[in-house]
Amino acid sequence: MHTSERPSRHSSVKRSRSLSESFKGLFKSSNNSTSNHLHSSEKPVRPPLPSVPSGEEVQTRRNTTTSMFNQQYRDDGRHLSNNAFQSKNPTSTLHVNTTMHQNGVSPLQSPLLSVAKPHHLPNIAKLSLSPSSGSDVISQDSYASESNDEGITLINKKETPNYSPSTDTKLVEEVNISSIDAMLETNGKGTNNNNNTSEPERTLRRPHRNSIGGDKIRRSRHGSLSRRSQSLKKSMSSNSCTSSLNNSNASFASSSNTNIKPIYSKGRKHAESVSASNLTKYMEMESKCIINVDNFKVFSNGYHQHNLKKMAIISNEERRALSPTVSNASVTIGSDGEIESDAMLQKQKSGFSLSGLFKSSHGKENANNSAVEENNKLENALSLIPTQRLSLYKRLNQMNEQGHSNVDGEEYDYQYSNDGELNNGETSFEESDDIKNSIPKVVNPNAAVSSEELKLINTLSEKIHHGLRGKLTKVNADVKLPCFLEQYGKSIGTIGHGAYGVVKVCARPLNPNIDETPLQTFSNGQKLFFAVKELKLKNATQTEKFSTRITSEFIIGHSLSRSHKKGDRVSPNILKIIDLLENNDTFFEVMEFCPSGDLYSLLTRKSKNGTALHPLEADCFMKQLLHGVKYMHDHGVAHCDLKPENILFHPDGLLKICDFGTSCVFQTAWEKHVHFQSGAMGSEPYVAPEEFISGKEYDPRLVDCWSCGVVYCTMVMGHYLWKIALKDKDSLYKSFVQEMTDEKEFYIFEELRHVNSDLTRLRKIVLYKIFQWNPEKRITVDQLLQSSWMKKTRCCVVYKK
Ligand SMILES: Nc1ncnc2c1ncn2[C@@H]1O[C@H](COP(=O)(O)OP(=O)(O)OP(=O)(O)O)[C@@H](O)[C@H]1O
Repeated sequence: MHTSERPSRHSSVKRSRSLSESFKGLFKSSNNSTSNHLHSSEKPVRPPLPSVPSGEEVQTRRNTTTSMFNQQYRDDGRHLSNNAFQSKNPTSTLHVNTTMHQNGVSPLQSPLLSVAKPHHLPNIAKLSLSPSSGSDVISQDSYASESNDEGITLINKKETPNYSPSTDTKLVEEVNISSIDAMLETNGKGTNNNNNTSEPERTLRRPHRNSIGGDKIRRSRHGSLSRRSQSLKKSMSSNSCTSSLNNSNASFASSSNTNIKPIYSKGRKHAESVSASNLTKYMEMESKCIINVDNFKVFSNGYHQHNLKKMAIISNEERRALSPTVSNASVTIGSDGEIESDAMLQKQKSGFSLSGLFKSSHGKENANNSAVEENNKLENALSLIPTQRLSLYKRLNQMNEQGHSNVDGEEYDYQYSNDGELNNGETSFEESDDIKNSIPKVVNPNAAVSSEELKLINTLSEKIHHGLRGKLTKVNADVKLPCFLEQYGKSIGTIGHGAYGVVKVCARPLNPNIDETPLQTFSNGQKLFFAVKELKLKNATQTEKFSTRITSEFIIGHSLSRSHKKGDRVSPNILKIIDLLENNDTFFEVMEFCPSGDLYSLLTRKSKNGTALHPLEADCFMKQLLHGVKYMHDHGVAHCDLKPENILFHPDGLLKICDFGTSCVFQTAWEKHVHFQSGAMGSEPYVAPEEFISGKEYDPRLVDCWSCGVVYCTMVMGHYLWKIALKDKDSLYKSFVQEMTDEKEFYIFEELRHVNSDLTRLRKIVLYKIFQWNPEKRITVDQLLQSSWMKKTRCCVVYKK
């Protein structure tokens, strides 16, 4: 009785604690009447959660930013009260349960559930990575130096010219790793990827939006190999291959052309021109590939290699690079999935055509013109983040010692004030006395939200409101700020559609003079790629909601992407949020680009082997996911919407958690206590059961842990565990609770097979600890990482302690 539902994209529910407006209200007087403070006696009562329609895919509305309430703090950082934020727009008002938790933990907000919009499916495929050693630092091109700065080592091979020459060489990890041969049980019970041949093949199809598909589910306790599992078994026994020692595409010497740090940064220092294959430690034996399924390979020495395909847009870009005639073309994925390029558009425009006489062609021309306008808007956008401009300016200055930088013939004239702030006539991050006096003492220096974010929130809110009112950021007319085009390049196409606009990919040539390593985003050795989310206000009545949404999403993501104090390591598993730019009423969030798309696309790819991942691949992803989530928790932020759609990949399998729009700040720098939440957040299949209990406060960290468990099961099963963790709404979940109560086991977990009995057992133990509907009994993310299962999990990223 599995759910045969193919995962469908879910947009999230709402938001927890709104950051921007709550801080704005707290520390800065707002012009906006929406920032009224309420005393606790005036706290509004949280409305009951709407009931979840049976059999319907209900999503939490992505109005996370609408749950705005102001908070007051005492000097000791203790949370005193949550004051409901009252928006001018009644539809954007969220009420907050403001009862103080007995032990000093106070709830923060209550979300609403609403039906989500369907998500666009990006065209995503899979690509390649490689295994290697433990402490030896090997990382992919863009991350070559992350191993130093972020405390990680990406075990990797092939891919770009920046990779190791001996890309297929398996390096010996420092941790005890037994041969994978020994791990595998080939007697027919070893690698069952948990599916059950006694069941009809569960072809994963995108379910009807509101169907649960439970009627097609049959239950069996006698697992046997699914088609994919059979394939895995076959591949283990016969489809072995040999990893080659030398990959001609990955010459070490070639990396010297790109000013990227050498791949191997530990051990002997060597000139960039020296081939690493000359080094003794990399003169490794050939390693036999014993599993090769869906571009995921496992080698006899225990290492594995992810081989995730890059999005077509990148492959296309690489092809265009070889063809100079269309090298500057930009592409767009049309409604039919076809990629349209700017070159094609221009050709249409320049050529004479009879069709131009007809209305339809006018329409097309208008569309082309508006696309050009859109691109102009993007390319001329200016950063709202002074430090971002400052950093580019500094780098440009290094190139031009006169203090005037010149890119594409344009001059910049910045001045620094004594404190190093950029002085160009704009509002700076100077704190007002009001703010200085109202900031309480920092008691939690690790928190992602601290005074820096507070200042940014205030500045951004102000600028966003200005922009939305049509007022351009005031700058000295003589000053030419570095614009989008110079920093992030041109749009080469569109990869997705979000609630407020499209997500584009932009690319510009890699410039060794100004691009510091570690690179913040993906590079193919010649170009740097950025993902740019356009945020455009669609409804003038929702200005406040829009502003808060941008601010919260950006602030949390940006804060998690940078180190807060010396020695602080940024997690490699958090998507880097780089910049926020503005052009009139449109905002552009610049992110690290993940060329292999999201986990959802990976799980719904077309594969003859089915949709589930190999357990060793899933384990690696799970470990990375947990490390990313732990990092967030360590910094006072819970994600609250973990799901395959919010997990992105680089070709080598490096996982990135993204979309902090529903994240909740459970602890700021000024707070000693963890704030609990109330109300469901996230997407139903991944939401923990306690979130549905009306009026109950829950620890947002533990719901993240539950979601990780569901994500893991989705990876190894290829379909949902259940549709919703509500007994009354979901028969699968009901049977889970029933079985656990009666028999202390759940047949799905009992049937899941790993590559050997040891891992099967260890993983099962952990799954039972995750899926505790009583959160007090649930394992924490920290403990999960310490479990024997995770300790035995071979991961592509080596995390330094
Ligand atoms: N940094 C990125 N790298 C690669 N792909 C991305 C990146 N960011 C988003 N995408 C892809 O773009 C699509 C849309 O992203 P977006 O974050 O807007 O989705 P969303 O969460 O549905 O939107 P919203 O946050 O507005 O609800 C997704 O399919 C996602 O896979």
